[in-house]
Amino acid sequence: MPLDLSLYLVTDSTPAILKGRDLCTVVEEACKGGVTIVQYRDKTSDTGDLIETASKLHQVTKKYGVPLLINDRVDVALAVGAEGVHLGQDDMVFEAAKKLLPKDAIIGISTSTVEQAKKAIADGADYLGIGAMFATPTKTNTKAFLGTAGTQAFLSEISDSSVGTVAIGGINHSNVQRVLYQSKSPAKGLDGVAIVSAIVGAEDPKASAAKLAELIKNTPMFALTPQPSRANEVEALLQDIPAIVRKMVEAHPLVHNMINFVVANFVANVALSIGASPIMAPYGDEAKDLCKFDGALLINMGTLTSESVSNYQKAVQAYNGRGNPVIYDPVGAAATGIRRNAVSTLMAGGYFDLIKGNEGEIRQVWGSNAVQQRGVDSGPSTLDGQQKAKLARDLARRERNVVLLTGAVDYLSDGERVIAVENGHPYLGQVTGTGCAIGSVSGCFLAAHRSDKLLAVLSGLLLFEIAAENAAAKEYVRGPGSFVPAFLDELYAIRTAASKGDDGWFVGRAKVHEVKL
Ligand SMILES: Nc1ncnc2c1ncn2[C@@H]1O[C@H](COP(=O)(O)OP(=O)(O)OP(=O)(O)O)[C@@H](O)[C@H]1O
Ligand SMILES: Cc1ncsc1CCO
Repeated sequence: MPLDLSLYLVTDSTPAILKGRDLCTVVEEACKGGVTIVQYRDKTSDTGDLIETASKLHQVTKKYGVPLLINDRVDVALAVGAEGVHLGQDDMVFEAAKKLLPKDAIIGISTSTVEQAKKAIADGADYLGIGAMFATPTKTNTKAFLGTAGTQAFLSEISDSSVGTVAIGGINHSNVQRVLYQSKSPAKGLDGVAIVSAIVGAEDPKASAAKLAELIKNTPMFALTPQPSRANEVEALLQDIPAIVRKMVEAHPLVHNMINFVVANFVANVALSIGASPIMAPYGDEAKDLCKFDGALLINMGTLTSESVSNYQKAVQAYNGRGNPVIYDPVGAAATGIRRNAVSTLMAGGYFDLIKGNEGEIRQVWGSNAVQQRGVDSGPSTLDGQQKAKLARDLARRERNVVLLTGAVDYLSDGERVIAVENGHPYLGQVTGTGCAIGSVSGCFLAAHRSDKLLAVLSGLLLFEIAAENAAAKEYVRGPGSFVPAFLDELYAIRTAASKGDDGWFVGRAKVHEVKL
């Protein structure tokens, strides 16, 4: 039988996690819930106790056809006839374990560097435990966290091997899907995730394991193999846009905005004008209720305070956990050290379906080659169109999401396709909050049209920018002040036309092309 590493349970007998319950009962519940492999890990018990518990555990796992591995102790594995062992870098060396164990025993190795991984592969390990992914209360001595970007780089270095791979460290319901799809390198992905507290420490280990198994099974994996570029690809995309706008208006999605106080009123009015239902809710604990409406969450860190990041994290966790779209607008990301730190913390702790920002902000999120922003403006642009398109494409590829880099020309990418949008009007750059409003509008479309995130965002962007063009063309609009009410009127006019099935607003208006990189 091929090794199924998808939901890999690592036990923990510490009282804070096990909470006085019997480990065998917890493991049995976890097996019922759908764990596919169990590692018995106990660093403190005496050999006699280890053998007694391992033997009981093996009775349980055998009942469910789940392999049992013993952490570190080859002797214990032999004593109870377990299916294999898991060895850390400081445990018995691979060759010695291989000699002692039966020929078909499973041997897994913990690795935190590519060098260790290559050695384990050369030795003949069945799978690698790769980590630590994130910080975790169960392992306090871990020095470095790979995160999903680090894991992706790690996997691409060993992509010529068929060795099994399991990520470990801080993985739970709220991040398991993004761990799986963000970590995937073009040629190799993770075969599973190792879970400790999210099952052993759960009130109901069976339900918790079942939920994790379901999330793993339903993880959308983006194909990263380059798609053959279809002729007229952009035309094909544009054809669907009026119908998607109509769908969004009919869905009347809730958009939960954690937004700066400068633009809150304008952004709420934009969302209302297009037919959505906005709520401005900066208190993170509210997200567990609000996410149940299956709308979208916008994190806009324009007026960051000392409490913002923890509020954002709670909300992102709630929306990620339910699989609802989250948009990140890292306003002023490169303006101060506090904001730069906030970017790192948020990017490490949650999944964003869309990251949108101006050039300075997107460069900061990308990491290298960042430039100092002066306030919330983009700062001096040093990138030409091709470079901006590449930045958007590379970030989307790294994060397995969609990136929108705004400016006089907007660049939108999902890591494969890159679309340049030339619609809009210079007045948009003269009114505060237009970029912020695009975050909210994108959320409405991502909530209503889930099968193609890039197309969802493109639909909202074109609605927004064509309305701006229509507003600026009114004879009574003389500048940014009179532009704003006219703009809201035009958003409303398009939404009204769209809901009646009138697509005239869109015919011949899109100034969009695909960027070839
Ligand atoms: N000169 C321009 N011509 C056409 N469209 C423009 C121009 N400047 C900005 N826009 C449009 O305005 C919108 C907002 O982009 P911008 O880059 O100004 O966002 P931002 O800096 O995040 O804004 P804010 O922080 O004020 O919300 C985008 O849709 C963009 O296409
Ligand atoms: C001007 C300004 N300052 C913080 S947020 C904001 C609105 C535009 O992003």
